[in-house]
Amino acid sequence: MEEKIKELQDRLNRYNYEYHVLDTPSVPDSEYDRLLHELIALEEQYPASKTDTSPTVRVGGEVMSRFEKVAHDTPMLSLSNAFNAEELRAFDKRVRDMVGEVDYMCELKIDGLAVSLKYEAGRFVQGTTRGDGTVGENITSNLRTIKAIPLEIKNPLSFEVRGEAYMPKASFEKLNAEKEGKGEGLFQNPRNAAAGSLRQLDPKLAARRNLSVFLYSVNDLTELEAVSQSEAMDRLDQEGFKTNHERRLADDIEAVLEYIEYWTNHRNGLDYDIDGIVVKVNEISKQEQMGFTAKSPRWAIAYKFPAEEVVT
Ligand SMILES: NC(=O)c1cc2c(N)ncc(C(N)=O)c2s1
Repeated sequence: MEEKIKELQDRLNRYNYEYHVLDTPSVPDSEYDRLLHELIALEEQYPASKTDTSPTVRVGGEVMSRFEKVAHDTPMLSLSNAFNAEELRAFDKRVRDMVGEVDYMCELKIDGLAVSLKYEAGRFVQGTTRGDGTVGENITSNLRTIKAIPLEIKNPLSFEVRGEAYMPKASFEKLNAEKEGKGEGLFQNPRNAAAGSLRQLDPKLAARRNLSVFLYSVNDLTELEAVSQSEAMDRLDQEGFKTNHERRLADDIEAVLEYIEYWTNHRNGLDYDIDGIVVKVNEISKQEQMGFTAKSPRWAIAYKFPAEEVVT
């Protein structure tokens, strides 16, 4: 019977991956729910088979009194900002003066909550907030409820992967409508709603908030055998992580400016909020040559969209 349970666990984890990472479900929700309830019943009969990578244990039991503090293995730094083309060109000149010609990786800057996910031998073991960049909060039980976060990845890799947890715009509108119906205070924007949801001490509440995640960096690229940001992202895809596929390689700063122009005009069509574009030197060896200031990487910059004037 253990075989049957393992097969069901793997099958439901795959359905989660198809639905929440690929956005291409292969079975209707009704089939997923039917199989999940069958698995819950079987695991109750055979509790030993209820491992912590089973899809039934995404929503943990205990309500916490507070989040424990966790020191990051490597600090979660912030990005320096650019607000116009001139500042981006100045960044490009600094880069080329230091490391010569480069390719740039352009990525959407997700307006959510930065999180760090630790995997050991391919299993999700700990998730934390950015906190002050050096020490974050352990919100593992809340992050486990995000179905886009794999509880187990394809290969038994051990590394830390970082990204942004976010609430899709549609979920934000729905949550605020529910709160309004109950006369509760509303969230100002999806970012605050995501942060508020991950600060819930009861994982059952976080589980209902339909959060998602985009992962965008890895602390130890040797495990992934990636020599560029572009390759690292493709390897994260292969391992079963959710990354943002609007990313583009640009062979010079003019192509970066075109990418920024495009998303300045099209970001309202996305089903999640972005507040800018992150531009990174693509080759890892050149990132390492450039290193970091006390606060930020020298090899990356965040172009920030002009604050949208609020139509009152
Ligand atoms: N503070 C940071 O280092 C970053 C913050 C973000 C963000 N909010 N969204 C996307 C990326 C990315 N694609 O690299 C980064 S990097």
